[in-house]
Amino acid sequence: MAPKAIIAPSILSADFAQLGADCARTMDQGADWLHVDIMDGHFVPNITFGAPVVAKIRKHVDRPAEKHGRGTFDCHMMIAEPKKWVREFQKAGCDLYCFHYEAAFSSAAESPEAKTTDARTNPKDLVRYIHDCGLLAGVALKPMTGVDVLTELLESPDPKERPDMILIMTVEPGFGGQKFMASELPKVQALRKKYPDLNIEVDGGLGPGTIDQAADAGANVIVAGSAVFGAQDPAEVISLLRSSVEKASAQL
Ligand SMILES: O=C(CO)[C@@H](O)[C@H](O)COP(=O)(O)O
Repeated sequence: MAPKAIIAPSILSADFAQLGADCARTMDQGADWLHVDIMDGHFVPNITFGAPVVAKIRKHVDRPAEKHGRGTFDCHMMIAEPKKWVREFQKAGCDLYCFHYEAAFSSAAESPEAKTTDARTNPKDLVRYIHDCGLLAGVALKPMTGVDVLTELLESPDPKERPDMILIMTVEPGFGGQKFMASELPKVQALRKKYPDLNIEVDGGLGPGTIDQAADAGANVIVAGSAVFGAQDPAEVISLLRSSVEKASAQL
């Protein structure tokens, strides 16, 4: 049995002109977490928003930690310098700080500017730093990155170096509304087989037509943007996603 189902609508598909209200409504419609996509225009070819906006929208969600548990503000950091922003996001109310494995060693992190900001961080040190800041730590993988890079982290003898969640991208990060890449599911299967208790998140192209494949592979944290925010009845979609994960998890 995999860990509990967590449905995390991606607010990338919300109406940015009324983000607070959209976030509050999504939680009322049955979401467990809010998936907050942070894009810097360097690591991905798109820009969203930063910590000040997270601080503002958090005020619209009623007692997130008490009502929904740790992790509610699930910040997916699609940024070239993940270490630089941990404190800012912690102060803004982020609960789970999920950085891209690729970002720690990306070419952007090799820039002269990055060198001065301590951006060239070993992923293990970054997980430890995120934990030291009091946050849950997630590590995300783009489609081209294999899961073997995670072994050292997930099997570290030091719990502070072990991520609380792995995010397997099922699209190239950067935009909502893309086609689901089933080719990424063997990564989910391999992780679930090795780590039965691990929170495994999938993100990109998830909705009623693709959820069963992801759930059967062993994903338990489901990000869905356009499928939830574009639905006639978002509560029904959230409930359907949850049922699919619960059904698959009972059979694992
Ligand atoms: O991180 C990303 C895109 O980079 C995702 O969170 C998408 O925003 C998910 O959107 P849908 O594919 O569900 O519309």
